[in-house]
Amino acid sequence: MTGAAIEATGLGMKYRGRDGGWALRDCSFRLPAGRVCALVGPNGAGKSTLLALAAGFLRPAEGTVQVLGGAPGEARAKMAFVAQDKPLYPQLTVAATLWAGAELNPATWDQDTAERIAGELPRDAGVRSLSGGQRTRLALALALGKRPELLLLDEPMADLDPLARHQLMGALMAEAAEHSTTIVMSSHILTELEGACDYLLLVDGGRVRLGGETDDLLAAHTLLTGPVRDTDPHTVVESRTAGRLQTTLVRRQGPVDTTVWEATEPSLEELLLAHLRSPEAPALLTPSAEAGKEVAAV
Ligand SMILES: Nc1ncnc2c1ncn2[C@@H]1O[C@H](COP(=O)(O)OP(=O)(O)OP(=O)(O)O)[C@@H](O)[C@H]1O
Repeated sequence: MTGAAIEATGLGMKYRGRDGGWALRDCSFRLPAGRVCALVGPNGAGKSTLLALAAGFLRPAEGTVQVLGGAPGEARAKMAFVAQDKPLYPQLTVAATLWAGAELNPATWDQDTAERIAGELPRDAGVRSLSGGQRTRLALALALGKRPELLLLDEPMADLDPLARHQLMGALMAEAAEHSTTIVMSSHILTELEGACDYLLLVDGGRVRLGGETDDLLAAHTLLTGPVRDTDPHTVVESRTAGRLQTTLVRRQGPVDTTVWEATEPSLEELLLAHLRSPEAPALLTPSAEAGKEVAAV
């Protein structure tokens, strides 16, 4: 059996002074350990809020979140969080920042990994003099040098050039493969996530809309193309009509009548866009993503 890296039950968060609106509401899901999870959703969906709750930087207004089997505060030594604004000490140099990482994490610190990720950053440069992308590199060096069991990354690649992005994604994936690190990575760049992430959480309007193994979520959906016609008994996520042709993304309920429909599996982008355009489509969590369930290891 595999344990949960994150398990949220009825998780809700309201910010003070936000007209009583919920940033996150009634959020229940389970992320099995060892997965590389893409956290996606539109601007303001609640992704950063969810990551900050899991990191223990925010306290939920309702519900609970468990991280590596305990409260987020208890798991701090075993996780690393790279927030969207990449907080670092501006008065330190690169070398002093890495030294601080080693001092603060004596039991787990991996200097070689930290040095490799820091790459060509001048070690005597002050953090305040670094560019956005260089700060990201240093923040990732700190996070990976800590050799965490759980790595929470909030839009980590947003300000990196394509080469650095490619290199650092490779380093992240190697880390995950070698040490079974659980990674949760929010991003708006689907191409960055496709192929790298084996698990998906789609958050929209403060709720989890899709959760589970990316392959299973894709396989549960079918794009039906054919005449303008009822697609019963399948559950419709989104239907679009162009002239006499109808394209409908459905969750299959039984076999598809291929004498009527051309049936294809959607791409990740098609799956996500259809759900974002159809907020009324019911949520779907695969069994491994349902809170309160233990599932067999894969
Ligand atoms: N410190 C704050 N004070 C008040 N409201 C906040 C605060 N931080 C976030 N919010 C609100 O909470 C909601 C969720 O925001 P959050 O930053 O979690 O979304 P997000 O999915 O990470 O968005 P993005 O993709 O734009 O980074 C938004 O409506 C946002 O305006």
